[in-house]
Amino acid sequence: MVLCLALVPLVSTGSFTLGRYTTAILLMVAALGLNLALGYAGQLVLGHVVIMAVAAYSAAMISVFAELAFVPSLLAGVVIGTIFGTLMMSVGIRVGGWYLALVTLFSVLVLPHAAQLFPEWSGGEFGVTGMASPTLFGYPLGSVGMYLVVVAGFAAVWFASANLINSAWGLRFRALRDAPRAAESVGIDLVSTRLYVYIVSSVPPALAGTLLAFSERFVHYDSFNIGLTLLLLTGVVLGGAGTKWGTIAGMLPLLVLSFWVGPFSPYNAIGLGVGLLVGALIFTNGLVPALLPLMPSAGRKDGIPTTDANPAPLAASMAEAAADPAARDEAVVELTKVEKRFGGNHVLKGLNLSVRRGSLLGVVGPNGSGKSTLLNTLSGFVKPDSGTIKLKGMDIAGWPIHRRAAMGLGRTFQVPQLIDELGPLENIAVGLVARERATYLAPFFQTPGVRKANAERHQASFATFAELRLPNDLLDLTAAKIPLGLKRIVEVGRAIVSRPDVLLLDEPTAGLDDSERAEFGQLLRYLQGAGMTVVVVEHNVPFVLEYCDELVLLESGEITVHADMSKPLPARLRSYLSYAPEHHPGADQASLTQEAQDAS
Ligand SMILES: Nc1ncnc2c1ncn2[C@@H]1O[C@H](COP(=O)(O)OP(=O)(O)OP(=O)(O)O)[C@@H](O)[C@H]1O
Repeated sequence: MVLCLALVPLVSTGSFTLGRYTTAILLMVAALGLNLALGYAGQLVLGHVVIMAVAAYSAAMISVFAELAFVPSLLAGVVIGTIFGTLMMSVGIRVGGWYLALVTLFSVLVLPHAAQLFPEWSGGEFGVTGMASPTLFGYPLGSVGMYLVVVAGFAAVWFASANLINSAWGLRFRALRDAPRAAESVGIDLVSTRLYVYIVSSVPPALAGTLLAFSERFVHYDSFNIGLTLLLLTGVVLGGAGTKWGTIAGMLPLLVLSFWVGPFSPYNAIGLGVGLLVGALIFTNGLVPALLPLMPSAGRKDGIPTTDANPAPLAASMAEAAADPAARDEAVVELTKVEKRFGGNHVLKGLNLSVRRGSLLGVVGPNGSGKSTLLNTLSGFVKPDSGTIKLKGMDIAGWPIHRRAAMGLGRTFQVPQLIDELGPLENIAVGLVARERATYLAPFFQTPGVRKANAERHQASFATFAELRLPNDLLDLTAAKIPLGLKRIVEVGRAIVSRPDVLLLDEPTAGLDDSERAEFGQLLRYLQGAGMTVVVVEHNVPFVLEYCDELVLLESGEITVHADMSKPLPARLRSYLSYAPEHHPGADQASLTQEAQDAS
């Protein structure tokens, strides 16, 4: 593609036509930046044209007033545009969704007024003119040279963003978009991830704006209006947001239309409307996701190892802990006088709980008794009002979620949170990226270090996949198509691939049939056998009776029973288990019921 673009001047030498090609390619560059933020990272930002404008104005003013040459003005424009874009979008660290969209859209509306505030610099309604002719190594570029520089810029952005998405950042971005809670629960710091998204997605529009300024030798706010915002947005969405080729596929018809009818024709707006309608009604996920399955090469990716690759490392890495009986008796988690109120609802009432290393602890209790709140308090999604929470002896009560995860706390969710468009291996790999040292520039170039990290991550994910006895057929599926029971196991894979000390599971067997539930129970035994401490909130009584070795009964925010399952169960627990509405008829039901009656 890049080669074809570079050869265009051989067939079309007119400076007017080349100028239009130049503009079209630069709009693609800006759209690639938008695709990074909106498509891959799910950040609803609409201010990319303002980044173009700020970069264009900065480069033009630096060229005119500081009389700097093309290259330093260009670099200054890109840096200023990137800083501006990062600051503008950083509101997304505090607010997301429509608020972020509105704030960034607001900047598009404000731009003309802002430009007119300083007419002596911005040229007011006349724009900036008089920039130096672009030169490179002392040679004037001319329209062909400028076109080739723009193609080189496009190639750089295209390859750098594709490389970035193929690195650990691609997993972080998509996790931020599709499963932010899960991302935090495996240790991904969402604030720094967002910040990085804002920086890297600002560079392409800043570069596009700066090159546009030099290609047209004129900068005016009218060029960066709401129409251009809609063009970029429609192009990204129509082609398939968050796909490699989507931006090209979506922008191309819109740009061709603009060439055909002319950039100022009202038919452009009609084209945008039709494009959005076609996208919404026919290609809901975009052109590329709709057409990709029709390609002959679609299917299993090359290089995925088969089941005989890599034996179980989980057991290996945890065997030491499992073999040390002294370590098994220590408290790995300790809650002391933990209180939590939601308004007037006193949910956790001075909770004290000690969880032995290597135990498989079940938490049961009526609906609304505070079980999920207990797990959320442990993993950091809920802040306790008071009390201490210790993990491996460290008080973590004030720690953010991702830091707790890094300390060895893993979890799954009642409703599995996976990245739907990725396969099970990539979803499991999300559990590893937070443990890797983040690199910020190397991913653009796919350095040997980045490739090695990718390969190691892939191998570790596959090892966990095989260890969990997940069927190989799953490798061909995206998470969206995986059945619920297996989704839960993939989620467990993501939680355990980084070898946490403690695994928290919230109603993991909800929606599973009996055989899936039995398999899940075996999996928990296996994890426990490998030295992991498992805390499972569960309603299914036969399940907890069969698999847990300790049971906690939580009633109205208080632990009323903490039982060792190898000893006779306290009457109160027996009574609860017998009459728990979720109790499925089982072999032990009769005796449980009898004993509960005896006890009462
Ligand atoms: N974020 C929240 N804001 C306000 N109230 C909340 C919040 N989370 C939980 N609660 C309330 O706290 C109480 C305990 O909820 P929790 O989900 O912990 O119970 P549970 O024992 O897990 O229930 P279930 O078995 O139905 O999942 C409920 O009354 C619930 O409405």
